[in-house]
Amino acid sequence: MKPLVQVQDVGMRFDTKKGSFIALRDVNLDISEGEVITLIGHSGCGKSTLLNLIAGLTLPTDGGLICNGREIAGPGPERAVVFQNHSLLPWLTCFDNVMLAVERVFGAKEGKAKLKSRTKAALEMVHMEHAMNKFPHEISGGMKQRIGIARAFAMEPKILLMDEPFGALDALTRASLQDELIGVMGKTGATVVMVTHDVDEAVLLSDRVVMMTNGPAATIGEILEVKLEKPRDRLKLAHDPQFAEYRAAILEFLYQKQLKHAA
Ligand SMILES: Nc1ncnc2c1ncn2[C@@H]1O[C@H](COP(=O)(O)OP(=O)(O)OP(=O)(O)O)[C@@H](O)[C@H]1O
Repeated sequence: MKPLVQVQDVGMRFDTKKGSFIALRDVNLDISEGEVITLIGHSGCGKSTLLNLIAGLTLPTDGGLICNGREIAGPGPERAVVFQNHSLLPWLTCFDNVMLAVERVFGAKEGKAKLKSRTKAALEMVHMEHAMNKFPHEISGGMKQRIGIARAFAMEPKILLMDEPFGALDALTRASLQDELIGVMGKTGATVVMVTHDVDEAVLLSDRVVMMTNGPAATIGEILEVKLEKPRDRLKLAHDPQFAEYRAAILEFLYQKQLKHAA
């Protein structure tokens, strides 16, 4: 089967005041339908740059990217993005924030009732139906991220792109959102690419962990295949020797092979 996303010999060069800066070079990655991939690497190595390229928010200066057989030439509804800071519109209720995205994707061919029921279903999936009439400033950071995830899933994208979606949350909220995401991914069979700094999160959620070398001119250093059974249970995995091995492999890559000296 053809991969859903193909990243082919991708390089990214930024023109800055100090001249040209090569952020990425020779990045090659195939992502299959239903696969969950995390991108991990030291700060500034180019994880967000790679995610933005898949999102079509920026275009590569070398190579090309393909999604569903077509070249990625800009953003599209088949690639939904969840950012670290939720990016909800403050003047709309939670329901209307999700509804807006649903209308944009399905509004041309579906009636209001169907659009509303899609919106409600997405909010129910992340257990947020109780807050649907609240405004973003009336709910917690974790709840805002849940709404952001609901909005992305409601668009029924081919692929969900997440840039450190839980990065701004405390450890307990983060764990509960990871569990929520495991549940939603299990139900929908979603294809996900997620940037993270958290080694445990990478092992817990991924089919493959893509480990990036340090920049400038960063590339993929190693790819770790995580063969733990799904759905995964964080409590059981806390005592699983295989989990510990995967974790150690990532730590070794980050802190031995790609040791970053403090500036
Ligand atoms: N628009 C831009 N113009 C110039 N340089 C950029 C631009 N965007 C990113 N860079 C540089 O490219 C490199 C990679 O940045 P990127 O944000 O992708 O890293 P990252 O791995 O996501 O970092 P972090 O983990 O800290 O979020 C960095 O050195 C950054 O300064």
